[in-house]
This record gives sequence, C-alpha cells and structure tokens, in this order.
Amino acid sequence: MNKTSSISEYISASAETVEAALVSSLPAAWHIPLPLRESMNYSLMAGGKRLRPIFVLAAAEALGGSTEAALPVACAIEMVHTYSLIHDDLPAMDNDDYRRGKLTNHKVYGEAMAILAGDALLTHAFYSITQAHKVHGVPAERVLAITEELSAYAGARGMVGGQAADMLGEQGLTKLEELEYIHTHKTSDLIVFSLRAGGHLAGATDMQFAALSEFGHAIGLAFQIQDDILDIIGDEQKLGKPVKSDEKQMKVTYPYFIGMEASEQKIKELTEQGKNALIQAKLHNPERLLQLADYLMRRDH
Ligand SMILES: CC(C)=CCC/C(C)=C/COP(=O)(O)OP(=O)(O)O
Ligand SMILES: C=C(C)CCOP(=O)(O)OP(=O)(O)O
Repeated sequence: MNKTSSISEYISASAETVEAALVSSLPAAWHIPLPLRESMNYSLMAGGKRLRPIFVLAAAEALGGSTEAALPVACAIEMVHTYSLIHDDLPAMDNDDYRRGKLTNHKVYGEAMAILAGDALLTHAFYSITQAHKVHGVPAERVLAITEELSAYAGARGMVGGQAADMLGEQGLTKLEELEYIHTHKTSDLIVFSLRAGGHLAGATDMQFAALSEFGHAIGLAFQIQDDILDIIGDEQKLGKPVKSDEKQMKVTYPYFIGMEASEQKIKELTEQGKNALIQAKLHNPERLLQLADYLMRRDH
C-alpha cells in the first residue's frame, strides 16, 4: 500500500489482508466437530472493522517492521476480540440478538456452542501467535513477550477484569473514575496490546513502548466513548448491532455522566493527547497511526 493512499483505502486494504489470513487460520486438516468449526468461523468471518489487527500491522509498520510476519499476531487479537463479543452478547451478559449485521452466535448455534466457540477462539489465538516464530521466524523472545502481554491485557487484570467491573457497575456507578477503570480494561487494553505487539515485532525501545501504550490507552477510551455515543444517536444498519442497548440495561456511560457535548469534547482531547504522545516518540513512520486516530474520532460505525 503506497504512502499517498487515503486512510479509508489503507483500512480496507489492511482489513482484506487480515481477512485472507483469518480464513486459513483454522487448519482444514484439523478434526474439529463441525458445529464448533462453523460457530467459530461464523463470528470470525462476520466482518467487523478489524481495527485491532490493523493497529498491530500499523504499529509494526510505524517502527519499520515487517507486516507479513505480524499477521499471525494480528489474527490472534481479532480472535480474542471476537470471542469477547460472542460472550458479551450472551443472555447472561448483554443479551443481544445482532452483531456485525448478523444474528448473534448464540441465536444461531445455541448458548452452549457459542460459549465453546468463544473458548476455542481464545485458545486458538495463543496457537496463532506461536506461528509468528514457527512460520515467519520472529525471534522466540519477542513471541514470548507478546504471549505474556496477551495473557495480561486480555485476562483478569485486563479485558476480563474490565468486563467483570462493567457487570458489577450495572448495580450503580457513582464516580467517573470507576467508569474510566472499566473502559481502560474492557476496551483500551486490547488496543494497547495490539500496538505494543506491533512494537515487539519490530523491536521497539522502552520509550517507544511507553508512547504506544499512552496512545493506545487514550485512543481506546475515545473509542469506547464514541461507541456509547453511537449507542444513543447511531444508525442501527450502519452499526450492525442494536442501538439503545446501554439504556435498556441501565448502563452508566460517559454521555450519561457528563452529557453529549462534553463527551464529544473528551473524545477530541483524548485523541490529541494520544497523538501527541506518539509524535514526541519520533517513530520511524507514525503517519498511519495518527491518521487512524483521527479517522476513529469521526467514525459512524
Ligand atoms: C470478557 C468479555 C466478554 C469482554 C467483552 C469486552 C467488550 C469490549 C465488550 C463490548 O462492549 P460493549 O458492550 O460496550 O459494546 P457493544 O456495544 O459492541 O456491545
Ligand atoms: C469495544 C467495543 C466497543 C466493542 C465493539 O468493538 P468494535 O466496534 O471494534 O467491533 P467490530 O467492528 O470488530 O465488530
């Protein structure tokens, strides 16, 4: 992809590359019960913006690394994200019927198979990461660091912890800091992981890792606030999932806490803050990451 293409063209081309890799990520030769294989592929191949894998590729590129070798890690984070959406939609959690413009996984395959598809996608993500070393020759110590970070950012002290706090918060949040904790872990952590994984693949320095983390944290918070705004004013067709879902579940969100205008202002501030952190780190080629941040601030799906 040449440097002068627009950010939308860059996103479409990167998403296509990721999807091609995802299609063959679950080997056809493996003996897997058919409904489980279908249920995994149903959600994995249902579309979605592929934002997190694009961040892996763009971060590797920002540091002059290979995007080809980054693909197994890009696929891995999309598998973790997809598992989290399957489980988030279950009756025991958000109880949603539509996701990515299609019926949710449990609506098609039943709750038991949806839970198992999520479990299998999470497990397969760790297998996929090993392929960065075995197939693409990424040094084992870099793959080890990525594995350790995925377990941290996706697990109990990361996304799962954030989701648990979100569930507990439905009983009544009183402080903005509590909401920020939830967003940091539920949403930012996978974005921070994606950027840092790109950093590991390309051999980032400590200063570069710090900038990638700060950028990811800020962009992740802005992303979740935008998600909550779109839940109020967004278009269900474009989003591919129901709106007014937060209100239905009486979820306390940024627009509820500080109002719509202040939430939009907060998104702008966080985006600027994230971009500044990146600019100061003087990466080799940060353009795409900076453009992605601006693009996400204006997104409608
Ligand atoms: C361990 C699990 C299940 C994690 C889920 C994490 C997550 C970010 C869910 C979607 O959040 P949301 O409910 O705010 O978004 P949406 O509007 O897409 O449902
Ligand atoms: C963290 C949130 C808000 C869940 C939805 O994430 P995305 O908006 O990235 O979902 P897809 O495009 O992958 O479906």
